[in-house]
Amino acid sequence: MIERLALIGVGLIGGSLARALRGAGAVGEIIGCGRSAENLELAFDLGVIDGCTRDPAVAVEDADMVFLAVPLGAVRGVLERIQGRLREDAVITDGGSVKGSIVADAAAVFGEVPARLVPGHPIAGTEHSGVGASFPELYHNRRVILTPLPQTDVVALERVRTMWQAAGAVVTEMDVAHHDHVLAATSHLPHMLAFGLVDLLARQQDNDEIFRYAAGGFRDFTRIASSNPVMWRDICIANADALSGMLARFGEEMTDLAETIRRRDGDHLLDIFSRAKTARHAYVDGVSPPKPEQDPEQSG
Ligand SMILES: NC(=O)C1=CN([C@@H]2O[C@H](COP(=O)(O)OP(=O)(O)OC[C@H]3O[C@@H](n4cnc5c(N)ncnc54)[C@H](O)[C@@H]3O)[C@@H](O)[C@H]2O)C=CC1
Ligand SMILES: O=C(O)C(=O)Cc1ccc(O)cc1
Repeated sequence: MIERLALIGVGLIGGSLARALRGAGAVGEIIGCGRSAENLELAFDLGVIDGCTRDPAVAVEDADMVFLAVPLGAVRGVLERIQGRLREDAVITDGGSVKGSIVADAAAVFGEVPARLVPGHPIAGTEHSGVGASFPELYHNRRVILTPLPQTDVVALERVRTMWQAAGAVVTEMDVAHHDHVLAATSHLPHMLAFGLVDLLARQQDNDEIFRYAAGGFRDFTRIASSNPVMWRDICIANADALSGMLARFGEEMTDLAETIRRRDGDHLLDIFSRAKTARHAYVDGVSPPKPEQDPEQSG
């Protein structure tokens, strides 16, 4: 049971956690902190928070759990503000999409990553932002990845695990750098493709016609291009190395695909599309995709 939860950032991610914990009877009081009075008022009216402040230092007073749910670029400033203002036994955790940057921000602010800081990431969300878009079922049966460090306090880790389980999530653990590599491929890269495609088409002279005749596939593929630009700018900067590497590999894939099409190499196209279809079926069915054949150049 959390006595007092300080929610720094009362948007989709923070608001949904608050609603889920309240629904589960797993939290006493929830204090919301944000920059916009309008969003905080809405959070209060919706019953998501019990009180609010615009100052993170005030929000964390007497809180036994602090959840950071702000864009990644705002994390360091929040940590600077709450430093020295936390209850001695307070656990700090977050929902940021990149974990290396949180660890680096905490080390820069506190001198070392505090033992009671447990970095986390719910693999659940939508393209919508703000507390109005939050809902209590967001984390039901969805994965939350915690990335504890060697110095992480085991009691703090268990408290964060229990909190997410109360919200309905399935909690797993991963190493920080591994998390950022995996998420660069599965989440950050697809968002870049959607943003890049829609921007490319929007910059065409005949863009009204392009969008008018787009079919369902375009809508499915580009839903995530409606996501919050500030949040995604911050994710890109926070995971710049892993994400730029994935984008370069994807660029090579597209160059190869263009060359294959130019050659009218139908057999190679069938190979690519059949492999992709099999892998996606496996993903949708929740089983591992077939392992790729060993590349003789890489196997030496
Ligand atoms: N949107 C999504 O689908 C997912 C987002 N995340 C991560 O969760 C975090 C929050 O994202 P969302 O809830 O979607 O964003 P959001 O835009 O819905 O909410 C963020 C809230 O933080 C507030 N805020 C911004 N700067 C602040 C500051 N300096 N001090 C206090 N409050 C501040 C904003 O006013 C806003 O209310 C991000 O770090 C994001 O990477 C993680 C998983 C999924
Ligand atoms: O809207 C979607 O499908 C998403 O993929 C949402 C999302 C955005 C960022 C994350 O770190 C995790 C999930």
